[in-house]
Formats: sequence, C-alpha cells, structure tokens
Amino acid sequence: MTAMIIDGKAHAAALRARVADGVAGFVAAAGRKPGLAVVLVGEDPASAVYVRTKTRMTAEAGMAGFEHRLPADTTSDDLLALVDRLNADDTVDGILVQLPLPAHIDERRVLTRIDPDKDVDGFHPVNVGRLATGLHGFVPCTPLGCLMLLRATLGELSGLEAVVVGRSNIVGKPMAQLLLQQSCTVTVAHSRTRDVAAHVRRADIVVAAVGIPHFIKGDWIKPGASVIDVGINRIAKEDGGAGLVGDVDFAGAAAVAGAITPVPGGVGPMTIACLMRNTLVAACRRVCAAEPEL
Ligand SMILES: Nc1nc(=O)c2c([nH]1)NC[C@@H]1CN(c3ccc(C(=O)N[C@@H](CCC(=O)O)C(=O)O)cc3)C=[N+]21
Repeated sequence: MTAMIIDGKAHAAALRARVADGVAGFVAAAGRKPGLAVVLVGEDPASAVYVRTKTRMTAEAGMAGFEHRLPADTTSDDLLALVDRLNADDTVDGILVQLPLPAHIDERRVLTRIDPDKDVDGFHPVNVGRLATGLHGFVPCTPLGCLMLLRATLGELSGLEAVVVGRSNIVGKPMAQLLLQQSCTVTVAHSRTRDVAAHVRRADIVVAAVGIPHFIKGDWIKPGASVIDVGINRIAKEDGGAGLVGDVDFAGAAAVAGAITPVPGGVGPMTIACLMRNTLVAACRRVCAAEPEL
C-alpha cells in the first residue's frame, strides 16, 4: 500500500473543536446557544443511530439540540406544521429533516418549506441556486466535508482534473459545483456514462458517490490521485456479521492512489462535523450577519 490514509475522524474532531470555540464566542455575544432541530419521521434503525450521534455532537459543541421524533404514519400536513413552527422559533438556527422520509410524504414539499436561512443541510432550491451562482448560502454537509478533506490534503485545487461519480442532489451535483468553484476541470459520471473507467483514469481527484459497494476498481485509479469515498454500504461479512464498505475497492485503490479516505472513518464523520459548522454559521448570520472563520 502506498496511499496516505486521509483520517476523516481526526479532521472532523479538529473541525468540531473549532466550532466549539466559535460557539463559545457566540454564546458570550448573543446570550444564548446556537440551536439545531433534527426531525426524524419513523423508526428506521440506521436513521435513529445518525440522529442520536448528531444530537450528542450538538451538545458536545455547546449547542442546543431539539430532537423531534414523529411516528411513521405522520401526515405531510403535520410535518409541514412542525417545520412552520421551527421556522418561527427564534431559538432554532438550523433545521434538519432526516432523509429518507416515509413514501407517503412529499419530500420536495417538506424540504422547500424550510426557511432557506435555517437550511443547514443545504437542500432547499434557494441554497442550490446560491451555490451554483457563488452566493453565500448553505452547502450540503457531505460534499462540504469532502472539499475540506481535499483542501487539507492537496492545498490548491486549481487546474486539477476532478471526476465525480454519481449525480445525486445530495452529493454528486453539489460536489461538482464546489470543485468547479475551486477551478477544477470537472466531469460528472453516472449510470449512463459509457466508460466510467476511462474518465476515472484521467482524474487527479476522484469522488465516489454511487452507492454501489466497490464499484470503483483499483486499476481505474491514476497513480498518485486523491480518492474520496462517500459510499457507506452495509454488507454481510463472511463471519455472518455486518460490515461497512465504500464505493471504492479500498485495497486495490490504496495501492496506486496518493491519498484515500477509508470507510468508515473518512467522509462520514466530516458530514456530521460540517452540520455543526453550518449550524454555527446559521446562528451567526441570523444574530449579527457575521461569518465565522471555520
Ligand atoms: N437530512 C439529512 N441529512 C443528512 O446529512 C443525512 C440524512 N438526512 N440521512 C442519512 C444520511 C447519512 N448520514 C451520515 C452521517 C454520518 C455518518 C458517519 O459518521 N458514518 C461513520 C460510520 C457510522 C457507522 O458505523 O454506521 C463513518 O463513516 O465513519 C454516516 C452517514 C447523514 N445523512
């Protein structure tokens, strides 16, 4: 193995420590804590684990967490009414509605109901438009975390060839926007791309966000490239237990890449740290129109 392992857990802990410092300053100036409301509809066990982690890290950063757990048969109208109350609540700076929502709820309607200035997930079309046009808004936490890891690993990204594999609204599209903003030459590959391997072979930066275990093979990676693996796939292990693997064949890619994120311990922890960051930024903007350095 030749690649440097990008320690997402360590980068996330450092970011959360910077956020905690900023939170202390905010509390001293504003006389209250930044507040994050997390809404979970239904009983999906994986979602429940993420929400618990988010709530714990919110408290560790010195922020106020408001957890709203609603039953799986909650109506769209009830959920929209809760979003309206959170929008109007001055102690709530950030609102996150955990996805996926149950099938009977219109996800788009719920996400567009969130006040864009409290939309710490960055999923509201207003924030998508802000990102695309270079205005201050909220950037989705997972691609923001990926960008921070790339900047920490490579420094300046200008002129680099970047390939994003996956075109979701949550990761692929905003990731491409962020890399374009950094003056990378950006290619977005997806399920209809004719020769994904050929595109990946040209890339100095590979961001894998397809949701297919080990989709990206080691021999696709250009020697020395930086590989960011967004995939979190739960698979059955030979011993009968469950394991987490990424979208990249880690062992194969690590033999040729310059740097690579592991799964777990790569992008995942950065996602939550960026949520803390976005919540502090939301609080600062709402109270004093200030932008903290994070
Ligand atoms: N509105 C909304 N916003 C989200 O940001 C959001 C969401 N819905 N729905 C679910 C996904 C998933 N997600 C993760 C966050 C952290 C880890 C994470 O920290 N993972 C650990 C491992 C965790 C484990 O062992 O299961 C790691 O990769 O090291 C994973 C997944 C945020 N999501």
